[in-house]
Amino acid sequence: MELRTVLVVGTGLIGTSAALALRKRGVRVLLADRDQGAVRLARELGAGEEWDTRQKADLAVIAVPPAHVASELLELQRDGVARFYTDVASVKAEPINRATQLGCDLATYVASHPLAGREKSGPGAARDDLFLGRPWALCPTGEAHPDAKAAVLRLIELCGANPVEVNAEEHDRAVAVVSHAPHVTASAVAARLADATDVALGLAGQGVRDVTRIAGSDPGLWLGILSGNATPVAEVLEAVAHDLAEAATALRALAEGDGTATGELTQLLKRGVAGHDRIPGKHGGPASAYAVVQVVIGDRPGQLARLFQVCDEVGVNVEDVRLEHAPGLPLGIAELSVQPDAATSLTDALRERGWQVP
Ligand SMILES: NC(=O)c1ccc[n+]([C@@H]2O[C@H](COP(=O)([O-])OP(=O)(O)OC[C@H]3O[C@@H](n4cnc5c(N)ncnc54)[C@H](O)[C@@H]3O)[C@@H](O)[C@H]2O)c1
Ligand SMILES: O=C(O)C(=O)C[C@]1(C(=O)O)C=C[C@@H](O)C=C1
Repeated sequence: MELRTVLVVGTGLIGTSAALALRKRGVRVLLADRDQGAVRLARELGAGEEWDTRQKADLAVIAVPPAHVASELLELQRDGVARFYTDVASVKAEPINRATQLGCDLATYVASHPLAGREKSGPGAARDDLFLGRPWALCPTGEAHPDAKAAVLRLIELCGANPVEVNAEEHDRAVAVVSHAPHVTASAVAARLADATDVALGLAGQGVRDVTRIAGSDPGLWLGILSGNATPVAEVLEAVAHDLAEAATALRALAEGDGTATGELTQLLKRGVAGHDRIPGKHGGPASAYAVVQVVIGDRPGQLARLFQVCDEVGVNVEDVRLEHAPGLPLGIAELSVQPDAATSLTDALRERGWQVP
């Protein structure tokens, strides 16, 4: 299925990211948003051209908040603007049910959801590589025409993502576990920081940043996502709350001298390790245990570029990189994740060139 022209409705983070990825692959992209400023910025970023409502597209990608998907779909289908339609909302059953109630044409519509995003909204946060190697769910109903599914599969391919076909209800239960409940949990942890002391915040390291990054997301968008998947998310949160309550009870018992309480705590920590180890690695493959090479870097321009140059010279692929800043010091630590068999040669090469590798 060739996609020559794609209409993106909703030029925020996800719509503009998809548009940028499509432009890179030579697809003509038409941009629409109820906020003209968002269309202008997306256009200036090279995501496509402003949609003239007389223009037709092969596929329309509806990238608006979940509650607006079905009404947008109805309007676009009424005007016959595209041959096929998809959306990218983070919940799937509710928009499909609403589209059915409104009498949308389900033959030309296949709902979808890229499992990639950021804690920032709007076209300014968009990235053309946002979806690379990420899962992208598609949920065709029994009424969907095979060509509609082929069009959405082509969109996913052009964005560099991996298609995962799943029915809408199963999708919603799954993302409650891997996305929506983790989000609320991150918010609850981050909420503790709102009135934490300056001393506590000054001691913040990478752990709290990892656990709370997504808590910085737009509350309005997330209210819509969570209320669109309320029951599955509530079920997961009840289980998390149960574990947390048991951990607190065990700690109270420990504080009062009951050493046997360590057993329950250890069990929870071990279950956490087991769950963490099941998360697939990059590009959807099995979880991969990279070796981490820590390098001390000065807070000066060009340091990272020099570091990567050494990696290049010795032919080591950097799978991931993370920067840890030392509070109040003009240096930090770069943590380079590499394949385990490359760690020693990289460490040696860095030391030979005068880098401090603790
Ligand atoms: N943020 C993420 O990490 C993420 C990841 C995957 C999927 N999604 C889903 O993608 C969709 C868009 O999220 P986002 O993060 O890009 O949000 P965003 O706030 O960055 O962009 C949404 C855009 O939709 C526009 N909009 C709202 N209602 C509209 C309407 N009726 N018609 C036309 N434009 C309208 C807004 O003006 C805004 O520009 C949501 O359904 C969300 O659930 C988000
Ligand atoms: O990484 C992020 O910042 C995200 O918001 C990503 C994330 C996720 O939970 O994985 C969040 C919601 C989307 O529906 C899809 C992806």
